[in-house]
Amino acid sequence: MLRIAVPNKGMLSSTANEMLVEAGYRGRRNDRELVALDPENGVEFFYIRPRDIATYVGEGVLDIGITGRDMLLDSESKAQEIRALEFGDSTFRFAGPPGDFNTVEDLAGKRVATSYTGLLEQYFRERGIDAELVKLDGAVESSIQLGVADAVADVVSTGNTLRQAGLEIFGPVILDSTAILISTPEKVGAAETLIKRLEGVLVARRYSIMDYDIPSSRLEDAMAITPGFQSPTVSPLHDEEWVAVRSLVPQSDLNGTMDKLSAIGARAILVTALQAARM
Ligand SMILES: Nc1ncnc2c1ncn2[C@@H]1O[C@H](COP(=O)(O)OP(=O)(O)OP(=O)(O)O)[C@@H](O)[C@H]1O
Ligand SMILES: O=P(O)(O)OC[C@H]1O[C@H](OP(=O)(O)OP(=O)(O)O)[C@H](O)[C@@H]1O
Ligand SMILES: [Mg+2]
Repeated sequence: MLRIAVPNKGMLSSTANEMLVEAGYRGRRNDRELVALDPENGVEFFYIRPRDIATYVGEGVLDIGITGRDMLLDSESKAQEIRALEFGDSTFRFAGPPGDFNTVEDLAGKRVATSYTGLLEQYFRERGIDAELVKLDGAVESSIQLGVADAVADVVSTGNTLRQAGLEIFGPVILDSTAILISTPEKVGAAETLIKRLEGVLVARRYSIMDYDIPSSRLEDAMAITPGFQSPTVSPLHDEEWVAVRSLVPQSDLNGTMDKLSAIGARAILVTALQAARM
């Protein structure tokens, strides 16, 4: 039985659960549920705090988990990133009162509040900066106003929380974070089906199927516009001067792709949503 760790609350929990449901697993039935058996799929889900997931997976008690890259790096876990899951994007940044800091070196001798002391200790150690870390559980943006810190290091998405606290970002991006699958080399093999299913969900979310007819003489140009994943399907048509093409295309620029195909003579361009995929 594969044991999977899923965030029980916070920014990643609902999307992580939705992805698992799309991948054919039993979802979490209510937000108090801590363990759920999915015997049809041979898996058991453990709903735990996102911050603790790297610990359980790193110890080998749970086989695979979904957490944030920042949380994995903040932990001392042996777990490794298997792949990004294309949600929960954020950056990890320094911020302070406007004008107080320009560079990270300005933090020497200052107090920096964060929930990610593991990550920050390593960051300062690597750069030889001697700053004092103030460990807080959350809402670190208030720490400066409350007088316990001079600067903060925290997760930034829209930047609204920092703006509301009257703080300004400074220094380079500490980390680009996103939701990831984590596991250990000993356990990752057993999770192959789960990984493949989740990759299928990502493909279905990212791609659509595009069908079109094109004069055979323009086929090579069309292949350059819609190269597909491996190689598009090309079928003969009754009119031998034309062929039909079916290819996977990124959803991000469907209309741009259709414009380009149309400009080289493609006709009857049809786009169909992908419901599921296994690559
Ligand atoms: N506003 C956000 N946008 C995108 N990702 C975010 C945001 N806030 C947090 N995250 C990411 O979500 C993951 C879990 O953080 P989250 O804030 O949900 O957990 P937490 O701080 O332990 O829980 P809580 O905030 O409920 O106490 C982290 O990897 C973090 O980078
Ligand atoms: O840039 P924004 O879009 O405003 O998002 C960033 C905020 O989101 C998270 O807070 P969360 O709600 O998880 O609270 P927490 O600080 O208590 O973890 C994070 O800690 C930031 O405070
Ligand atoms: Mg949080």
